[in-house]
Amino acid sequence: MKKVEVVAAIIYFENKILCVQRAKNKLPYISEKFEFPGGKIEKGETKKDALKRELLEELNVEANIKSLFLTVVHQYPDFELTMHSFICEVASKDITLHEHISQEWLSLTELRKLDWAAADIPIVDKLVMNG
Ligand SMILES: Nc1nc2c([nH]c(=O)n2[C@@H]2O[C@H](COP(=O)(O)OP(=O)(O)OP(=O)(O)O)[C@@H](O)[C@H]2O)c(=O)[nH]1
Repeated sequence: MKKVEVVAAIIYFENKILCVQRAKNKLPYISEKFEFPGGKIEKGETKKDALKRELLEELNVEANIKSLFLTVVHQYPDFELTMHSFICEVASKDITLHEHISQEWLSLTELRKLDWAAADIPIVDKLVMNG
């Protein structure tokens, strides 16, 4: 089974978290799902380097990456995903979506209302539980 390793950012501004929606995709289980911005780690990059690069590419934002929050291993029908999520902060809500089709800034109590990619559910659950 194909293995994919990604980094993802839980970006806080004040008490809100940035949630972004993927575009339509041939894989129905990720198509138009909400996720945390990020992407694949390239050769020679550290996880934090990869996340900084992805956030610039996807959102045109410089984030302060604070700490590893949770690593999730999720088996999708077509690949096994390992996703490392990091707590990050930004100085303003001023972002530009280059790949995603919508954004929401939500408080912890609102996070569960979105249709998340399945691999993100353990991250959302831990965020909500930690309060
Ligand atoms: N960045 C990110 N990817 C996630 C999350 N949840 C989740 O299942 N994924 C999956 O992780 C995989 C890799 O993410 P990606 O953003 O690099 O995927 P991509 O296919 O657009 O990248 P590519 O164009 O380089 O192939 C995708 O299949 C994506 O659906 C998440 O919260 N953030």
